[in-house]
Amino acid sequence: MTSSVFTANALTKTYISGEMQVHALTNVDLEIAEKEVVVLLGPSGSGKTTLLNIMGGLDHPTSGRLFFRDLELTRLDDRELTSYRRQHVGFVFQFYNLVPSLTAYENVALVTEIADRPMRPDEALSLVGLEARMHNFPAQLSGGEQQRVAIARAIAKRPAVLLCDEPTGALDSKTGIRVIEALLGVNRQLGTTTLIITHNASIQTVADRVLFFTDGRISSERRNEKRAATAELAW
Ligand SMILES: Nc1ncnc2c1ncn2[C@@H]1O[C@H](COP(=O)(O)OP(=O)(O)OP(=O)(O)O)[C@@H](O)[C@H]1O
Repeated sequence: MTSSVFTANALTKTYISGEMQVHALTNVDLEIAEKEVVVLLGPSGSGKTTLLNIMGGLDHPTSGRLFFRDLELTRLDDRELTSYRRQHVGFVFQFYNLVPSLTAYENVALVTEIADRPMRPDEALSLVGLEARMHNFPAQLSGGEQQRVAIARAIAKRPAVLLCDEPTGALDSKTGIRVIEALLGVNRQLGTTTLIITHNASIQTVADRVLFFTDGRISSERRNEKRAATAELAW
């Protein structure tokens, strides 16, 4: 048994569009430990989303190998990848994609109805500090609160990993910090391994590790001795 959640060896993704080849990822080697919080930083087009999508079973690499614990994702067909994703992966995106005609509670319940051993929607919502607003509709919630509903929806099925692509991208600093707090709270309480893509360099201080991307490669990484408290965050 390995204690890594993900192990990537020489992951490469090349897109062909017409005559052009785009090297989105080139020979990425990576280990992510159980319960780790990892921030992915790098310029636009450096390959962060491509890597997250492959880890989440949304896309296939062109070559290389990727393991989720002992399961080799790069050997799975689309049906098996869908089952991996349903069971183990929660996604949080920049835009919350909540159903406007359903309350916060009902938005989370949509997922708990199809999961194996989900938490109750009110439990998931209280983990992100929204128990008092659970009967509100998305339009009655701030952007940050809607993002916290999206986080509750993503974690209600108790996924092993939470993959977040620019979760604070659409938020001002105060609500963005509250969203980061919610992600870290889930990590502390459920042990969910959490990867966060961001363009906001301030967020790197709350991670265990920061990966810097350049031109489809991890050009450097840094381990934080200690995660900064979210109270120290500002941008
Ligand atoms: N479906 C696709 N077809 C062709 N090229 C693509 C496709 N998806 C991504 N790319 C290209 O692959 C490269 C890496 O893109 P990716 O979205 O992974 O970067 P990123 O670091 O997440 O960027 P951003 O911070 O802007 O989201 C870019 O050059 C992008 O244009």
